[in-house]
Amino acid sequence: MYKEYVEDKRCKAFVYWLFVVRPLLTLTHPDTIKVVMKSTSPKSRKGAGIAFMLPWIGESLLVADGPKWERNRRLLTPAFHFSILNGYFKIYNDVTDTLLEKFAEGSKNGKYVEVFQYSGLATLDILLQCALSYKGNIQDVGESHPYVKAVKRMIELMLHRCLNINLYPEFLFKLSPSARDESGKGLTDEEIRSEVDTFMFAGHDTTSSVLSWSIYSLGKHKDIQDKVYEEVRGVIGDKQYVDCEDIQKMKYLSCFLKEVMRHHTPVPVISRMLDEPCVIEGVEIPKGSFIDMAIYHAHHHPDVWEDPWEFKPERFEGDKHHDMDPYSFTPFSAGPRNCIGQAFAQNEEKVLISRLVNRFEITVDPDHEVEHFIEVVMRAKNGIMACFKERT
Ligand code: HEM
Repeated sequence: MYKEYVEDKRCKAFVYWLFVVRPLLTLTHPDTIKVVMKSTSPKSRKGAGIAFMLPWIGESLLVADGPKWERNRRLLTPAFHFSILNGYFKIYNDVTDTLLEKFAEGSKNGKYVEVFQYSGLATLDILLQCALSYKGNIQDVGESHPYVKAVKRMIELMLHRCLNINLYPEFLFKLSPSARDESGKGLTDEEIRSEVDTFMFAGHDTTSSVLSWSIYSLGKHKDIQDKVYEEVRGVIGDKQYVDCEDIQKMKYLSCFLKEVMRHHTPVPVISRMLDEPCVIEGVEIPKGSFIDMAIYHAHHHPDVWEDPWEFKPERFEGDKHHDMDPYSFTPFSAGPRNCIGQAFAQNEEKVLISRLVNRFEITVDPDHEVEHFIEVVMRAKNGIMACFKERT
């Protein structure tokens, strides 16, 4: 669809018929995306997607609307204050220590390892320690860990249901005590459970996707890897720990990470249902319409990005992209429903990537074809095979 509607016809929006019965307006350009992203249009409860997530994550921030969403967003925002996030660097580094050992072990004798699997365990390990103070030895126990199995199974079941129309019919423990609404009430136990499950869902596969595509991009572009390495080396040298001051000095790494999130768009599409009519490109779209904001398409729209399919971190250097529409680049969405975990995620990624590149020279298997595969997050069709060689 990208080729026909975005690359050839340069559409900013097109209609797609879902299972032939339901029209779905797909927005593919910042001009159209921003109309809906700026609003608080609710998440659709009909059909696939949110409705199938509810049994797991409940009425949490990700899916709630209206006053319930406003209240929870207000109560949860302090949990993502930078002073709290700074306390997580030790966990990021500890988890990275284990991950580096896993990669070193897997790459013995120049073997390639499948990256998504390791990244997923590492990012889950981080979240479980940060959100629940739970040290489950996740990376060692691996896929057979009961929590890992449960999260994997929940996602599989949700996807299975989404794809089969027949089946249609201790951020919190650190929350400030002032996290109470006007009536003095904080989150109930049930609400806390929902929010924690949501962080696991929203913050695990997303960060693992970014880590995996970062490894791929480093391995694929040796010149870019060298540039990231030079910068990281200059900042941390032989230090085996990266803190928040270090990452602020890594400007090129920041551009690299942005380009990973543009090119490989970890959350490729987000959906809404209009609760009031709106005008998109001069056309009135009625209340009740289903809308998909195709962030992946907007990140590759040829009228927005020069050489959209080339991987060029330099496009984010200095103030080059500051003249662009802020809705051109929205890996974390934008507007009132933007990602509450974005600073957490970026700190985590920067620690993981800088330490990886400081220790290893990364290559990807030239004979293994890598192709984008859109699930809830961006995956690779047959995985990513990389080799991690100790730098001398
Ligand atoms: C690189 C990693 C991440 C990416 C790319 C990402 C992306 C996004 C996007 C695109 C949305 C909007 C979803 C929608 O409108 O339907 C979102 C919302 C959200 N994200 Fe993230 N996310 C990431 C990491 C995290 C982490 C680490 C957490 C929590 C620990 C988190 C928690 C949430 C929550 C709770 C929402 C709902 C916010 C609201 O509606 O008020 N995310 N994220």
